[in-house]
Amino acid sequence: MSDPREGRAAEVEEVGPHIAGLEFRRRIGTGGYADVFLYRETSLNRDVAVKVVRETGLSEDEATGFVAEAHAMARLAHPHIVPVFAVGRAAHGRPYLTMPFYPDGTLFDRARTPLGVAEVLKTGVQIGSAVAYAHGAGILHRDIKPHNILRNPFGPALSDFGIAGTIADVGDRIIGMSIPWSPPEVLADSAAPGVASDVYSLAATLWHLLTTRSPFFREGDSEAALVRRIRLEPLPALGRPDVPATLEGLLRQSLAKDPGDRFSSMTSFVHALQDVQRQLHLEPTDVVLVPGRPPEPRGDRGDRDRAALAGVTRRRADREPAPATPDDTAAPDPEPVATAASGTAAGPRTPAVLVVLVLVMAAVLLLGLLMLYLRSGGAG
Ligand SMILES: Nc1ncnc2c1ncn2[C@@H]1O[C@H](COP(=O)(O)OP(=O)(O)OP(=O)(O)O)[C@@H](O)[C@H]1O
Repeated sequence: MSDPREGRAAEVEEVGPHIAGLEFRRRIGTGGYADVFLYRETSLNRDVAVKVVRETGLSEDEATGFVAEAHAMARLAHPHIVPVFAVGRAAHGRPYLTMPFYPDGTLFDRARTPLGVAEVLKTGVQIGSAVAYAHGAGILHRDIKPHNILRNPFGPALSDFGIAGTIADVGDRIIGMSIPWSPPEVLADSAAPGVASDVYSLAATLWHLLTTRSPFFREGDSEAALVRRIRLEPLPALGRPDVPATLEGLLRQSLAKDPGDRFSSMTSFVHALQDVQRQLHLEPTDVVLVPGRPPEPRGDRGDRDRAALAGVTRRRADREPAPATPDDTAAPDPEPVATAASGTAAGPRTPAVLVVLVLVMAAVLLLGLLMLYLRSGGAG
């Protein structure tokens, strides 16, 4: 099995649907339930990539989840997360989202030959910091893999944020989950996906970049055999003598079968990668600090987003008991987005604080005026 998407060619759509304001150019790629097309955005005269769910791709509930999660993803502003420009529905209610077009392709394309240790460490810190930031916002990725990391001159950018998390099994096809980089607990459905599942998938991705294949890949394997090995067999040797033992060791720890044996947060995984950089006398890659927090959605639309996201969370609650909570703060923890569990509402306190502030200032001003008046009265 060289690529999990083999055999889906028959489903692929070659021509994108009509979307107002966009001119179809060509198909760029294909995923489990959607195709990605290049369009020209006529008003701004720029290329955009548009991911369109296939007509047979998702149920109406899942399509609503796709849109809700795209709204959540649009609130994540990070230099290593692909931004969302717009989300909408094409003909027949097919959801789509538009994003920047990355002409250099993905890290899956890049990893046809092994990447150097320094580049892998840098990529790990950059993508890890993006995931840590999202964890702080209460969003798990759930589908980190080389195909979902797009390349641009400013560094790698992670796409499909959270969208995979809304998508459950469709009939007997498992979608929104990419077996070669998926953790054993998710494949066995024995534990809810959590922070440790994202740690596993990022480690499997870095392993892939070092070796050109996912950790348990074997040529000609069936999906079932691959799943069995990921779940039950010990990790093979990395087989790269130039990779320091510390790096192989921390990848092995992150690829532990038991989620409890992995790094407990994405931030601690990122710090461990930086330690290897220091050990190799490489400049540690900055953990990107994002000032502020993802903006809360406003008005009716925001309420609908929150409700939809809460619905999605509820739907998956049996598999996802705890929201993501990194245990330290190299990437700042933005205000969590509202979920069924948290029901976060940051806004209502702000006006009350303002009123108190204004009242205190007015009282101080009045007191000052009174003292001036009394003083001038005494002098006179
Ligand atoms: N913004 C983009 N710019 C350029 N190419 C892209 C962009 N987004 C996706 N692609 C290409 O389209 C392919 C399919 O992307 P898509 O997100 O649909 O699938 P996937 O992530 O591989 O699978 P799945 O979404 O089912 O997990 C990617 O592998 C990539 O080659």
